[in-house]
Amino acid sequence: MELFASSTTLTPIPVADGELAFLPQLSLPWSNHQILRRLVEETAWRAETVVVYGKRHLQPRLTAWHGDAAYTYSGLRLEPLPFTPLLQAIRAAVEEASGHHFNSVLLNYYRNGRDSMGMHSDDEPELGPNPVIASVSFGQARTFVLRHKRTKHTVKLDLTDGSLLLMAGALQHNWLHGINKSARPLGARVNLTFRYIG
Ligand SMILES: O=C(O)CCC(=O)C(=O)O
Ligand SMILES: [Fe+2]
Repeated sequence: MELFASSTTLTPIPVADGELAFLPQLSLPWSNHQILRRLVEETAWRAETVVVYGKRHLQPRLTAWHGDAAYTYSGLRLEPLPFTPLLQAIRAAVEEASGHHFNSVLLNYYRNGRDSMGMHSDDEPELGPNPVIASVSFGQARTFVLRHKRTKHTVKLDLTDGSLLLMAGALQHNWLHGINKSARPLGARVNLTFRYIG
């Protein structure tokens, strides 16, 4: 019996009105550090301008969109790049761990503690009625904040290097999520959110 075998299965995190599950380390063919370095170096990162309340802003992070279909959010239309062999390998690991299929991935590069993502739900119609989103993180651990839309109840999760967070069920209807800025100096982090665009 392997008492200390590292877990390869997602553990549910009980929350009201949605489904969340976490796996501390996704099983991958390379080290987390190697993957982070390759993602930073090989991705065609873009600084996107978004329109929020009628005002143009540069997003406080870099992004890239890979997959079969264009994606529209915050008045931004992202034309997809094809899946690279590295992204295909990460997707295979995510599909194996989660039992779900994904045809697109949004990459977010948080260069330091000043990079962030505002509170939002991933509830665009093309994601289907109950979006299943698999979020994989490499590099600097950042705090993922979830806030229930009605009760304002807040849940904070540490998204550590190599981890997988699965969001499913009614989560996107009932909760917002985001990544706050940090006053402390923080290192680089790349997050990948795998999605299924119907
Ligand atoms: O960086 C993260 O952990 C969050 C990413 C996210 O919410 C998104 O890509 O929609
Ligand atoms: Fe999101």
